[in-house]
Amino acid sequence: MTAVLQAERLTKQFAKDDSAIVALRDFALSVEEGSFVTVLGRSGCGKSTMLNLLAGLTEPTEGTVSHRGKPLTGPDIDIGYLTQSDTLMPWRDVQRNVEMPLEIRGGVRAKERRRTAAALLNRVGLDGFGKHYPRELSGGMRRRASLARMLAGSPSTLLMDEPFGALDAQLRTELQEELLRLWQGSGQTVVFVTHDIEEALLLGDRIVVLGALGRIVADERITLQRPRHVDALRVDPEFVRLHTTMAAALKEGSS
Ligand SMILES: Nc1ncnc2c1ncn2[C@@H]1O[C@H](COP(=O)(O)OP(=O)(O)OP(=O)(O)O)[C@@H](O)[C@H]1O
Repeated sequence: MTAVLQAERLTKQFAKDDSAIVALRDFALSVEEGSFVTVLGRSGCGKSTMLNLLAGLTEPTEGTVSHRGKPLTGPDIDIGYLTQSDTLMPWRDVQRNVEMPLEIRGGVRAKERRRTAAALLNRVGLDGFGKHYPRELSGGMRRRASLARMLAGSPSTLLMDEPFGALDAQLRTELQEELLRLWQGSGQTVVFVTHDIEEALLLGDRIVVLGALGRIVADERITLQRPRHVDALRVDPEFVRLHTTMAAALKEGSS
């Protein structure tokens, strides 16, 4: 399998007043094409810092990130990033927010942009909401719109930072299922950050657990059969084994 995303010896240090804060130290990760990798870690262990580096949004203090064999030197239209917080533009309606990656990519006619955005809004269950502004949508609908916007540019790699963390349990399950439907068969590579073990095991085919400063304390394949349903999973011995192992790794990583 080919590695799509490769991080080597990544260290990120922030300057704060007169001292330096190390958020990530000597981090290495290789992500295979078409895989769904979930990254699990306690708050503050460097997950967002890692994703920002993988997205090319921030520069590492040391080390390198390569995407499709080329060093990443800044944001790349082929890498979609769904952050924890809403980044929809409040002055654009939903349709025009979703069209944005196509405008950035260029060379796509307005009619085609509208058609693509409308099809994506339909896929994420937002039919008829294209003319609404972000403030007129619920939190869950804004997440769906953000998901559609990320997909509009047809990125081959998707980075997601606790995208459903703030939603109620029911909506979260719906969006997890929707994401899997969109991903399966797409060939896209996903790196999905969460602090929820169940979510990580439900979605991924590989789970990476980070401890303090992004130290990798566990890295395992998830061979649970798809489609996966939470209720059935909870009584699956392999799920129970993985859950126990990952909980122990999380605990070890924070000590
Ligand atoms: N811009 C910044 N300036 C200074 N320190 C920062 C900055 N960004 C992150 N940090 C620090 O780096 C560490 C890792 O932060 P990061 O946001 O990557 O963690 P996280 O695992 O994503 O946390 P959470 O799950 O709470 O989002 C923290 O100690 C944080 O305070």
